Parts: sequence; C-alpha cells; structure tokens
Amino acid sequence: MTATATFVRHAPENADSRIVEWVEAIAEMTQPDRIIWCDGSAEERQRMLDESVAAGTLIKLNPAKRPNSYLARSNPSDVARVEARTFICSEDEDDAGPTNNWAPPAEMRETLDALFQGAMRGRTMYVVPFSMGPVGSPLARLGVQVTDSPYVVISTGIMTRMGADALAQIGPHTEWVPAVHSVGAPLLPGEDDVVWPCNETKYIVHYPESREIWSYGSAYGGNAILAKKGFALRIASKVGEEEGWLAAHMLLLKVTNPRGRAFHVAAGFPSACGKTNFAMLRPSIPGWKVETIGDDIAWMAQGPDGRLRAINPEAGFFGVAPGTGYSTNPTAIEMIADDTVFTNVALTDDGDVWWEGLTKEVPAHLTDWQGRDWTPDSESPAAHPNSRFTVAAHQCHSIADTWDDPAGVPIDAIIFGGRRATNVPLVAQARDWEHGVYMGATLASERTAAAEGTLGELRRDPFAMLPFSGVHMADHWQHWLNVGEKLNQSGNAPQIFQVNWFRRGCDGRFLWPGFSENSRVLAWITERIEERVDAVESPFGLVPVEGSIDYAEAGVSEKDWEALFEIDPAALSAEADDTDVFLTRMGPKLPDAVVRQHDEFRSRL
Ligand SMILES: Nc1nc2c(ncn2[C@@H]2O[C@H](COP(=O)(O)OP(=O)(O)OP(=O)(O)O)[C@@H](O)[C@H]2O)c(=O)[nH]1
Ligand SMILES: O=C([O-])CC(=O)C(=O)O
Ligand SMILES: [Mn+2]
Repeated sequence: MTATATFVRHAPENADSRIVEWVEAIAEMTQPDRIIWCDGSAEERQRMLDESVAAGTLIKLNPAKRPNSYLARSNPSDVARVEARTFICSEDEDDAGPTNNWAPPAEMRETLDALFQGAMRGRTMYVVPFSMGPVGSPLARLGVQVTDSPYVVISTGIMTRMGADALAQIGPHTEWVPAVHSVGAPLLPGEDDVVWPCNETKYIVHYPESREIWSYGSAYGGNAILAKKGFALRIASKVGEEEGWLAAHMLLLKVTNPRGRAFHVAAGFPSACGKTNFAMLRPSIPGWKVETIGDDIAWMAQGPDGRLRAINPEAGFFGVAPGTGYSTNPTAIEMIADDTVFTNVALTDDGDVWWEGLTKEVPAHLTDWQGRDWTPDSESPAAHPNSRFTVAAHQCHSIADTWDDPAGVPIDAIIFGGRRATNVPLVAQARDWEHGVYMGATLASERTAAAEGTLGELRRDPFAMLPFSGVHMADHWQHWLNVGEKLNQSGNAPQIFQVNWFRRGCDGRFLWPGFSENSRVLAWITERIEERVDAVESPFGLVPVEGSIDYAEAGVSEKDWEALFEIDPAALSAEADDTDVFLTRMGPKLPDAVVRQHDEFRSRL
C-alpha cells in the first residue's frame, strides 16, 4: 500500500511538542517506512478505505445492497480479545489484584522493547489523536494512538472523535494517554503483505501509573482499538479511582414513560450479554420510548447538581453481529444499512453480508468468514460467533439528542446483569447502594465468544469488569462504595437493580422472551423509582409483586413466570459457597461492606 502525497507526513504545526517527540521516539524504535498524522477528515477516511480495498484487507460490499460498507476477514487466530495476554503492569503487584495478569513493569518494558524493535518495518505508522467524550467536555479525556494497522485507524475513526479537533485540545499542560500498537508483522523489502497481518505472540499491556498502553500482535477489537477497553476502561478505572469518578462497562439509555417522565439508566452486562440490544430496545409496551446514549462504556461523575452524571466516551458501536436481526434488534439492522465496516461475517453471493440470526431463512450458499464456500449443510457457522459491525453512533435512529451532551445525563438507575441459566431471577432491586455494590461484585455469567475460552462455562465477572479493571478488583468495589456514600449524602444515589434475561427451563429453552419484552422489566424499574408499585422481599432483593409486570402479554405462562423467580435453596447455598471462595481471593482489600452483604444474603436463604 502506498501513501498518497496529500497525507500529512510531518507533524501538524499545532501538535504539542511532547507528542511530536514521543512519535519520533516510537518511530526510532519501530522503524516504519513512513509516518502519517491523521486529521480525521472524510477524505482521509475514504482514502484509507480505498487503499485497504486495494490491499485486500477490506472487501467492498455491493453498493446497491449496502452502500459505503466493507467486510474485513481477520486471521483465524485473531478473532477476539486475548485475556490471557492482557496485562496490568502496576508498580506494585497488589495494585493489579488477583484477577489481572501482572508482570513487573521494568521486565515487561524489556520484553516489549525487544518485540517493538523494527516491528513496523515496511509499514506506515499512523498517528491517531482522539477524544473520549465530546471534544471539550469537562468529562472528556484525550489520547494518541500510533498504529501500523489501517483497519485500526478506520475503526478508531468510527469509534472515537478522531483527528485534528482532538489534537488541537492537547496543549503543553493537557494530560493525554499515549497508546502504541503494532500488528507485529514487519515486512522485508519487496515482501508481499498478507490480508490481515498479526503475530502469534500477543501482548496487551497497561501501565496504570504512567497511563500508557502498549499492544502487540493483534488487530482485533478491544486488543487493538486502544481507546476503547485499554483507555476508556482499564486506564480510566485507575484515573477515576484517583479522581473520584467511575469508569464502567455499561450501556446508557434514556427511557420515557407514557406520562412523559424521562429516566436515565446505566447497565453493566458482561461482553456479549446484551448491552447493545438493551441500549437500542424498542419497547413492546405502548406509550414507552427508549433512546440510546451508549452501548458499551459509561464514565460517571457527580455533577455540580450533586447527581451522578454519565457520558458515553465513545462515538460509535462495535456490536456483536450474530443474533442481530429484525426480530431482535431492528434499530441495529436499520443503523447498519450503509456506511458500516463488518468483520468476520459471511458474504452473500450478491455482495452483501449475512450471519446466523440475521434472517430466518438461511441462504443456500455463502462465503463464510474465512472465505470458504458455505452451505446450510456446513458444519461450522457462516459468521464467526464474535463477528462484529463497526458503525458511527449518529447512524442510530434511536440515538438521544442528549447523547453527546458535554454535561452528561443524570443517572436514575444502575442495572447489573449476566447470562445465568439458573438461580438468578429475572429482576431484583437492591435494598440500598451497598447491597447494589454486592450485586455488582458477585455478578457471574456464562462465557461467551467475545473472549477466548470455553463457551458456556460459568465465571465470575464482577461489575462486568473482570477483563477491564486497571486496578485491584476489591479496590474497584471500595471505590464504588465511596462514590455511593458521597451521592447518598445529598440524597442523589441512583437505585440499583439486577436482571437476568437468560434463565432457562428444565427443557433448556429461555423462560423469558427478552429483547423488546425487556421493556416490561425496564418499566417496572422506573415504577419502583417513582414508588408507584410494591415489591416483595427475596434473598436477591425486592422482586415484583403479582400483577406489576404483565408477563402474559409477553407470552409467558404463569408456570414459566414462577420459574423465573424460583429459589432453590440448595443451589443458592452452593453458589454462596462459591462466592465465599471468590471473595476470599480478594485478600485483605475485600471491603467489610461486601462481607456484610454476603452474610446477609446467606441469612436470607
Ligand atoms: N435470549 C436473549 N438474547 C439476547 C438478549 N439481548 C441480547 N441477546 C443476544 O446476546 C448477544 C450479545 O448481545 P449484545 O447486545 O451485542 O452484547 P453486548 O453486551 O453489547 O456485548 P459487547 O459488545 O461484547 O460488550 C447477541 O447475540 C444478542 O442477540 C435477550 O434479551 N435475550
Ligand atoms: O472489546 C471488544 O473486543 C468488544 C467488546 O465490547 C467486549 O468484548 O466487551
Ligand atoms: Mn464490551
């Protein structure tokens, strides 16, 4: 791929000298053939798309079917986040905690130094400045990523406010996060490139104290778009802990009831557990309206008005494709009708995309995500289970007009949820903030395709942050307790709830229809906030009284409804034992409040 002369080859005049020096130092180390500073313009974006098509990294989809849209097929070894290769290299191991991989920073720097030497030979190094949050918002933060992957530049251009405006925000005293990324595949002179360069050796490394990110060997999603999980969650959770705000793996939505009252909700579900779908919910109940603010990450701080205010630091969606169809998420289907980059989905014979769950009828022939012929008789799915679409937030028809309000939106409710076949009820309300923190701390979920590992296995995923906390997990809980205490002092703490759309009957089917019917649960949550409905005690918290959720309208039988809230004391007691083991792993940092809540949970069984 050759750069055209119009690319910015030298640092823009207004670039802060610290950035210029850093870029020069990284170039010295990685030895790229050329350096290009990205300005985030439409022309630049189109040029990079065209070059990626010429290089074979992107396939242009049929413009009559899917205008301005592209398909990327990754290397089959580079399809999801690599948690085993993700490190939090704090100075003190105890600051990374028992749930993170840790290595001494000095040792890790040596390892990475060796890997990054000459890593960009034969390639272009792009300098990608970005703002997380609306440019200039008091809640926004800045970063600069260098990368040798045009796919990562294009993705970052969709997912963040990328380019000249962000760069212009960085003055001599502005904090910014440096992020270095290489696919780890230098080219010899004259050597042909592959479609998806990457390396078997992978490192996704964070230095929380110096707020640096280094990523090597992968070009996929959260491994490589460092503004997202690396910055907006792992580094931000450390910064937030020091400065008193929260970085959360949460969607943000606005829900308006038939009487016109609006509520803002933040909901934390683990990866591939329904955030995008819930954020774009189309209520099945008449008169209710849901609008989208974010689908993956929320930054929340107490505002000047005393309330917890949240922004979506991102500017786009990197959404799971499989399971996304008109019947489940029509808003997403309309959103990705054009101007979308797809990764690892199947290609139809007429140049469009397809994945399991897009349509009921399955095409007779496809090209699968690895470029192989595929028919319904094929043994493997046509689209990779973690295949995704990347699309700008403004393409979403349900986006709220306040989605990029620099002041953020005031949060009324916080929800935790996981994929639980058993034990956890459809919905429960926490008794208070402390109980809500316990709900978040004990969140568990069945493993999905969003990260490498055995599908379906139950794992603890506290606050849906297991793979994303840049701090000791118990410190993260204590930080939530501290923030809640402050909010409580002024009577501004949001109510906390727990949901589970994924409980199954003995026959294995989902007991709750989910998707648009989740609006019934959301409506109940707002009615609890308004104190319009009663609730009854259960070991999990307050659950709906008979008649406050119209499950029959959702097509759920009375028997299934009861099963959705069934308490099996033996199973819950076994789970509580498992929670003991998990909490004990936290060591001396485990907050007393969490222990107290766990004892109370046991005593209610
Ligand atoms: N049964 C059921 N499946 C759901 C529901 N909501 C979402 N899903 C499915 O869960 C999968 C992941 O959903 P997403 O909304 O993309 O998950 P996410 O939490 O945004 O995921 P990340 O982007 O990985 O953080 C998709 O296949 C959805 O179709 C629901 O209410 N019920
Ligand atoms: O980070 C990614 O690759 C995608 C994502 O949102 C997640 O896994 O939670
Ligand atoms: Mn996510």
